[in-house]
This record gives sequence, structure tokens and C-alpha cells, in this order.
Amino acid sequence: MDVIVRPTPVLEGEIGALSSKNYTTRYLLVAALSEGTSTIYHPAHSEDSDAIRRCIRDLGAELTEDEEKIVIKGFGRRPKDIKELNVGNAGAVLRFLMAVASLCPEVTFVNTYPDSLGKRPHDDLIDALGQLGVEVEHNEGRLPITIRGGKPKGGRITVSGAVSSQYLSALLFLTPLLEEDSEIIVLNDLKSKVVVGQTLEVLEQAGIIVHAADDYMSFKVPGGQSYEAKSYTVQGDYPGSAAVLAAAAVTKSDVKIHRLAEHSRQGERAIIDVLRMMEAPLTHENGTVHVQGNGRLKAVEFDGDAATDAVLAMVAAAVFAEGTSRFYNVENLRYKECDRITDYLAELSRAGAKVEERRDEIIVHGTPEGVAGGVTINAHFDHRVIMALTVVGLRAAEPLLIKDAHHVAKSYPQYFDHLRALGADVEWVK
Ligand SMILES: O=C(O)C1=C[C@@H](OP(=O)(O)O)[C@@H](O)[C@H](O)C1
Ligand SMILES: C=C(OP(=O)(O)O)C(=O)O
Repeated sequence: MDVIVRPTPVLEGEIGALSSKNYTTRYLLVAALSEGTSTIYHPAHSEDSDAIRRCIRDLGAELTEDEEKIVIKGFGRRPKDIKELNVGNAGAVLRFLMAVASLCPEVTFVNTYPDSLGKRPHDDLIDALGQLGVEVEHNEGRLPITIRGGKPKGGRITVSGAVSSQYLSALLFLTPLLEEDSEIIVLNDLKSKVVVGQTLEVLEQAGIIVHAADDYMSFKVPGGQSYEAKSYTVQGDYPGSAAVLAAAAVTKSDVKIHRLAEHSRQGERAIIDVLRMMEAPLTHENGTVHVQGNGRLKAVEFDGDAATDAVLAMVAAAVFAEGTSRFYNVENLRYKECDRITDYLAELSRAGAKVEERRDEIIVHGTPEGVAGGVTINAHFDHRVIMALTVVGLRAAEPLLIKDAHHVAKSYPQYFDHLRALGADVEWVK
């Protein structure tokens, strides 16, 4: 399915934020790793959340769902002996479950998105699992991947954090269940460090003890722990909402998004600070962000690693700012659903934006007068590319046709409905 995005000068109205993708993944995982019955209120509904539901069910968890919650009876440290798992296109789900699968005799993760997740590297996690005594068969660090585990040992584990924080999070979820104590040492660098804070927060809520160094570069994890069964409530999602907020900032708008907690550990809440630095008129009170955009924005410089999943939306806003913006420390955007530097900038350029790439930076020469549009956009299987190009399309002179825009459902299936509710001229076409 494709989407046509037509120029839309004004956005008005109120929406409730979608539920957080990262917290939904984590709560479903810790509920599955507990032996009791947990309840998760307001889980996200998306392809990635379907993927983890499907996989934990395959691994032996029992799930009952209604409108507002999922009740989960977990499998604890004894997942079912299954042969195959399909995580769809969900990177975090794959990495976390690769660690969990090391409690099983033999599981193969299949490759259903060869042009997206199928291209992403997992070598650093494969290497760390090897140190636990787990045998991993793989296709040059990529899917399909077979994990032969059974009884992983703890001890001293090193893992590189230079490509993704998900490898470290995966080890943090697994090691409390091992018999031995573990010490995890992060090598090189740790990208998306803030997301590790979400992992630690959820582990603590699940009754797990982890001793983390302040810089998150080393961890002591006592073995022989059990996940407690709990009730969890999923907060609103900043990465997805960042795109709607960017849309409000580039138009004349009066838009409110509810359910965005001021004190969240989601790094992507930096969208609020970045839009403020760009001089977009907005307030954030009692969980509601209120943008009263006038379409006028100033350029910004920002360390994108602090808000990795909101950078594309920030860049889309910067396309219409006065001056040159720079988003630095973003090399790991290259290892996401597509190469979010080269591929994304190619589509922005096609739409008429003036952008430049460096190995680890995105430079945007703002064009407050707007961009030409009138072209077809390749979505590169990437929900965040789709959302960000939609923002650009709202202020293009001619409509954008976004091919295969249905991939937005990876994290935010209701994105176009939400935009339409705010008055955006967006339409699904076959
Ligand atoms: O741990 C997680 O749930 C995530 C970590 C981040 O990935 P990286 O650590 O690879 O940057 C983020 O981009 C992704 O959407 C979700
Ligand atoms: C990169 C993302 O997800 P994942 O790594 O979980 O596929 C994302 O949601 O933008």
C-alpha cells in the first residue's frame, strides 16, 4: 500500500500518544521470563509488538488479551523446546530473544525480511553468547541464525556497544537467570546508552538486581534470580510522537498530544527540547505537549545518539528551518531498518531538501520557502523514513507518493489516521 501526502498548511486537534514500543517489548519479555502471571496495561499494538507476542507464545507463555491489557503466564527459565522463531522485522525482539533462546536446545531465527532485518549485523551479540558457551550458527553475523544453548554459563562477558545497545540489553535480561554470577564489560563505546536505562528500569520493576556502573560500561549481575510476576502500565511513545510533533512544528498548527510523561526515561523526549531550541512555540504540562506552530523554525545542532529513534523526525523539521542544522554522533542510524543516513537522505534529496551526509552526521541546509516534492519516495522498509517523509510532504509544493507506506505498521499503524484526525491531507492508495 502506498500513501499520497498532499501539501497541508494547517494542523489542528488532539490525539493520545501511541503506547511505547520499547516498554511494550520489555514488559512482555520480563512477564514471559517470570513463572507467575503478569498483567500489562495499554501495550502497543503494532507489527513489532505482534512479533514478540507470537514468539513468547511459541516459547511457552500463555497470553490472554482484551482491549486494555494482556495477561501473561510466563515460562520462567524453562522456555519450550521449539525449533523456529519468526521475529518479523523487529530488531530489539530478535536480539533479546537470541539471548533467551540460549536456554533452549536449538532454535532457528528465520529471515523473513531479507532486505531490512536480514541485512542488520548481530556479530557482537553472537560473540558474547559464544562466551557463555552457546553455539551460534549464522550467515556472516546475519539471519538466519541458529542458537544451540541449553545451559549457558555466566562469568566474565565482554560485549561491544559500538553498533547497538540491544546486545547489552539482551545479556542483561538473560544473565539474572543463569546459575553463576555474571560480570558484563562493555567494550569500545556504548551507542543508544539511554535505552539501557529503560532496560534497567524494567529489570528493577521485575524484581531483578543488577549493579550498574554509572557510565553503564560494566555490570555485576547476581545469578540464580527469578523474575517476579507484576502489573505494568506502558507509557506513551516518544519516537512515534516525535514525527507528529515535527509535523505540527512545520505547519501552522494547534495540536495537542496527550500521554507523554515529562519524566520519562525515553531519550526521544528530547524532541521537545530540540523543537524548543528551533523556537517552535510549545508547552509540555501534565503529560500533554501543545504545539502552536507558525511554521517558522531556526536551525539546530544536536547529539542524535541521545534520541536515536527521533532523529529522522528532527531532521524533517530542520528541512524547513532557517540556517544549517547538524545532527552528529549518529553513525548507528546506518544499522537500522535501512541505512538511515544514506537511504534517508537520498529520499529527502529526491523530495527537494538540501542535505549532506558524513559517516556519522546529517547536515541539513534549511529551506524555509519549502521543497518541490512531486516525486515518488522509496520507504526502504523503514517506518521512521515513512513518518519523516510524510512530515516533509506536508510542506512540499507538490504531493509526495510514499511507496509501501504500510511498513509504518512496524511501530505506528495508526500514524496516518492520527495525522488525518489533525487535518493532514494523506490518503492510502493501492
Ligand atoms: O533496546 C531497544 O528496544 C531499542 C534500542 C535502540 O536500538 P540501538 O541500540 O540499536 O540504537 C532503538 O533504536 C530501537 O528502536 C529500540
Ligand atoms: C530501530 C528500530 O527498531 P528495532 O531496532 O527494534 O528494529 C526503531 O524502532 O526505529
